[in-house]
Amino acid sequence: MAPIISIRDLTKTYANGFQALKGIDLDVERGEILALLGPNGAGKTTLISIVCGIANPSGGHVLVDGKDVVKDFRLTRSMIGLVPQELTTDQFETVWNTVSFSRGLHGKKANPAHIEKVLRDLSLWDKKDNTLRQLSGGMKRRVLIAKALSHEPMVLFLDEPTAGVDVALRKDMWEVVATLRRAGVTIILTTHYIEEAEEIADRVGVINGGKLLLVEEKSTLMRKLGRKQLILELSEPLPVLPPEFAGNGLSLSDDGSRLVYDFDSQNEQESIAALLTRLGQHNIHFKDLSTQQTSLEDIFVALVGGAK
Ligand SMILES: Nc1ncnc2c1ncn2[C@@H]1O[C@H](COP(=O)(O)OP(=O)(O)OP(=O)(O)O)[C@@H](O)[C@H]1O
Repeated sequence: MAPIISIRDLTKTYANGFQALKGIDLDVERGEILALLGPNGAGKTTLISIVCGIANPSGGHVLVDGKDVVKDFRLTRSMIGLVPQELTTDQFETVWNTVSFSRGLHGKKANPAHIEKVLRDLSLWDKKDNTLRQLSGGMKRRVLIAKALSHEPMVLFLDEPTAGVDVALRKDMWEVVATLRRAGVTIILTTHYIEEAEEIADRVGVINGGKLLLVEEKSTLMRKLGRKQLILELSEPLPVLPPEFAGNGLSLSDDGSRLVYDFDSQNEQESIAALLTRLGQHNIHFKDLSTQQTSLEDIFVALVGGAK
């Protein structure tokens, strides 16, 4: 099936001459959760604003379900729900009215059954008559999502959904996102939290300095760029690392009790098997072994650091 969002050679130069996007190509598949990771000023908000029709591109184009976001602005905007970071709605309005009104703003006819479903899905139904100021921070965030879903969009953008919230609320939001995904909504979220991308995304895009450095399946990314460490607890400590094992990622701990092998996770089988055989041939035996893997965070820091 054709991607729900198709971005080609997208550029954005602001009026002051600053180039915020430098040729972005990206396809978003239907039903996936894509996390866009990037440091402050990377261009994430600019990219989302263009897709949502809030900002104009300087070059390139964006299609949402095959329709151009500039030429068919109204149509594409109606297919998108945008969840901003801050609640800007009237604090004295009820949850029901706020969410229903939002649907009207998108030019959709009233549909109480849909609003009820959205509120129930987000566990807001028993709060429908509460005013927003009576709600907890977590419930307010849910109202933002309910508003964005009020007009039945195909795609939901979440801009930093858990910025500045506590751990319990963050986990709660991840649950909400997982529920929406099961309902078939395509979700694109921006985040500073690598743990968030690691936890909920199917694919991860890394953006920095207006460029999309990569976009990959999370598991492929970990496999391709992740490095692993094999730690061997030796049966007998070694005074020094034998010269024939020097280099190639092998090192001996200061007390001589452990060998640490840094290896590329892509060709792990071959290299580990070869190493263990070689160690055995040199009468180096071990009593235990364990492995450690780089996190997405390590990968991200390496990528963004390297791009500067
Ligand atoms: N209206 C504007 N005029 C000039 N430069 C701008 C304008 N809006 C944003 N920028 C610049 O464009 C770059 C990208 O900004 P953007 O808000 O897209 O980044 P971001 O990745 O969303 O960052 P953050 O995580 O801090 O929100 C930044 O350097 C920013 O200062």
